[in-house]
Amino acid sequence: MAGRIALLREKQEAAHASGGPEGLRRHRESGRLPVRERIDLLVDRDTWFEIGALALPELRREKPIPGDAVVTGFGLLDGRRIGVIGIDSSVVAGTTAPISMRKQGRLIEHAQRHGFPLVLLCDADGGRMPDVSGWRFSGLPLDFTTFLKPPPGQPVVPRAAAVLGPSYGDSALHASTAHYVVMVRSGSIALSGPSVVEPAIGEKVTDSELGGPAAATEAGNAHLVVDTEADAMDAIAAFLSYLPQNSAQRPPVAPPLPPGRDPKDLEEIVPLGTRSGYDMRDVFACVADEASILPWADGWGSSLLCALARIEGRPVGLVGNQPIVRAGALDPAALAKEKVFVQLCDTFGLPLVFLHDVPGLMIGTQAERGGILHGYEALVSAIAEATVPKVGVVLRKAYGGGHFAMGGRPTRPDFLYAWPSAELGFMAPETGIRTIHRRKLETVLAEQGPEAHAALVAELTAEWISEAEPWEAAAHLSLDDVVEPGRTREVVAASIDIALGGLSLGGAL
Ligand SMILES: CC(=O)SCCNC(=O)CCNC(=O)[C@H](O)C(C)(C)COP(=O)(O)OP(=O)(O)OC[C@H]1O[C@@H](n2cnc3c(N)ncnc32)[C@H](O)[C@@H]1OP(=O)(O)O
Repeated sequence: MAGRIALLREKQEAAHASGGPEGLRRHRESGRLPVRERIDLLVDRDTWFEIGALALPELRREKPIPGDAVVTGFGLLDGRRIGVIGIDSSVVAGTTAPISMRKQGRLIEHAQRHGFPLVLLCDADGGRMPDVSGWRFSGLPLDFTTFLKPPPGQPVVPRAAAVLGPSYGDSALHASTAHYVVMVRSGSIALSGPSVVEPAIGEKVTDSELGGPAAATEAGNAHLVVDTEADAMDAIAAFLSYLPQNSAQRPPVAPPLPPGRDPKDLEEIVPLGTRSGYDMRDVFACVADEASILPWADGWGSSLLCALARIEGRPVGLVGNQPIVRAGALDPAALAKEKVFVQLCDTFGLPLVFLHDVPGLMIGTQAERGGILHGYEALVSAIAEATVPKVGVVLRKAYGGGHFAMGGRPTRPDFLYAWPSAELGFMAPETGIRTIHRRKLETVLAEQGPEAHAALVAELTAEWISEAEPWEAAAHLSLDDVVEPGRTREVVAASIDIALGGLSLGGAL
């Protein structure tokens, strides 16, 4: 037995050698940490439990490929179980071959079957050749039903990914299955890397141009960019802290905290004039518990902000228009982002809070070619189908399709409120009067001159705005109430509590 144990230890040591001294030196020199050091940064001390370490590729080479270039196992993160897949890019560029695919598939199956989050540490990768090419390709043990989605009847588990280097092929696909992707500033993520892109389509491009932070956040491939790998692990821990272990459980409730900013400040933050800008993040701070806001994909469709937050300790999803970006108009990217966020919150039981200040949907050729019609339909359906509590507050304006895209009445919100300053209607006043009074305005301009034209515009606008005020909407119960700005947080918190069936705050969920 002593001899067999010695042999096991020898094999274990080889398995932990990663790319060997030379591979690890090159890896560190590129500013990246070895995969097991990454895992140490992620999981609670002394909780790492690895499986599959002795895996080896089917197709052996002269140089060893320990673990088949991937590390898999389990740990605790802030005391809760997670599964981890860490690509070991110090070995053959972390490439994927049949055994490493099986290894990853086993981890995914464990996480799904036993119901805990999956964390993916992505770096380098792509299919290993010739292991996956030629006749071998058709026999790959790829199971897209486990790779992409839980099998029918099993709850969904949260997936979070960290992009820690140039991540292509399988690494990038892993990240694209994740509910949250954080990347380091030096990382990149794309379907194929520059060394494949140039020979294939003749485009000469750098890693950073192709999938660096600017490209990745604009496309929604990464939700947050951080400086260091340690920051990336902290961001993953923060993200998972809002979510239950799986979609069959309730989200964890934290001790209630006061808001980050006095809700009374809302009276000053949001200007009365509908054309003045302000930062919706200031509104979030007045509504959410202090230090509880985690921005989600600010760089994607940035005229809309999404964030995970807590209100009186309860995790929620905040959705707000951002008036300082294209006046908060919703373009195809903003609609696509909102849909994914709404589905994330709906999957994991987080109530949705919509803070409306929206001039409408983006119109014109660019928006049409960007698929705004499909995007709008998909979003409005996702909001209508969401079964978590939905609470909306119209702060300033909510026009037309923009209002519905923010959880307006037809999408069946549980509660819908407005501030006394709110305007609601089918179209913004300036656009509306120019549409329906076009001929009359042209005649007045031609026959009576610009002053008379301006006076008529002002008169028609005032008439339109008076119709758009919240009083009639409240009188017809299109709104549940008109509330003072300073009461927004308290009204939202009470509405969520009622919509959850009165489960007491911080109680046993
Ligand atoms: C659907 C899909 O999978 S599409 C994906 C297509 N794949 C890609 O786009 C990835 C293309 N590859 C790359 O861009 C780069 O190789 C990276 C970014 C992954 C890694 O770059 P680097 O860290 O500089 O590593 P480098 O390219 O030097 O490779 C390291 C070693 O792995 C080997 N290697 C790299 N890629 C592969 C591969 N696909 N198959 C087999 N071996 C490979 C290299 O030959 C090299 O071996 P050596 O040390 O014996 O010379």
